[in-house]
Amino acid sequence: MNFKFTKWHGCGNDFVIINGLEENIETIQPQAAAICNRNFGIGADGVITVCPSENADFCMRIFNSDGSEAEMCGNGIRCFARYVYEAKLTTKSEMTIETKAGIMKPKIIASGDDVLVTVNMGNPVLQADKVPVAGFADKTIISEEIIVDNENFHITCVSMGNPHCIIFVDDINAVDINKWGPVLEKHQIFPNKTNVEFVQVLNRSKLRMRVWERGAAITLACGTGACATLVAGVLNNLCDRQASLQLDGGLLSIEWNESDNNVYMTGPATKVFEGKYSG
Ligand SMILES: N[C@@H](CCC[C@H](N)C(=O)O)C(=O)O
Repeated sequence: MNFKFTKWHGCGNDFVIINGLEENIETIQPQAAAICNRNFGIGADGVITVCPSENADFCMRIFNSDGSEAEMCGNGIRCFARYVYEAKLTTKSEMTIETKAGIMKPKIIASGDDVLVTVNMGNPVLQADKVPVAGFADKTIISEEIIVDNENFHITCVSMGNPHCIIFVDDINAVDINKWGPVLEKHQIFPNKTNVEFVQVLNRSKLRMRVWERGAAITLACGTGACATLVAGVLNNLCDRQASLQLDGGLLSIEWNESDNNVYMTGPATKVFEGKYSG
């Protein structure tokens, strides 16, 4: 398989972006794991394709590094927006992008010398059966206790189009994410598996978050995870509706707007290099 690609990252969460308007990407999904492999491929947390859309300016597909397809990707969509704008696939700095989680609206903004992207990520989904979490019907899961391998966790579950399980902890550095991440990701109460965020509240407007991503293991950042975490923090009365999320790879600013119920994410999107893949 041969294609031209561009490599991007958002807070260290990195992606291979392929322009499906020019490249043949019909068989990309079976190749995604090989492309993302950090020793034998390009190396990335995910592969993103730019596709045409009948309902929006573009359609984005995102494949995790294990080859599974996700509904949405927060860091990825900021990179996508900046990519299509800088590659001159559009002249709009504010655009609509269709995803499997609905239509998202990124806006490219200048901030001093930096370029940031703000995305209207839509409404968070809180009903258990829609996140989905099994066994709780349409209840909202806020600090629900579950016991896994004799360890107690208080989970709050939020979908931002993709599922998230948020756990507030006293000391983020004391959490063995490699141990608990995969166990919780594949726990039987999550029929579609889940992303898992461990969060330490630094103050009401600053949270420290680390993530185990469904289909990608530990990554340096997760945009949908940061949005879900802010929502979970508000539901648990641990933070304000606007806060900074300190991730391993950078900072995201998240707001859950009270009047329209939408979550807004602002953060960087950085191009790293371009290349040609033959594999
Ligand atoms: N890193 C992404 C999320 C990518 C998809 C996720 N692993 C899933 O399977 O839901 C983000 O920035 O949101």
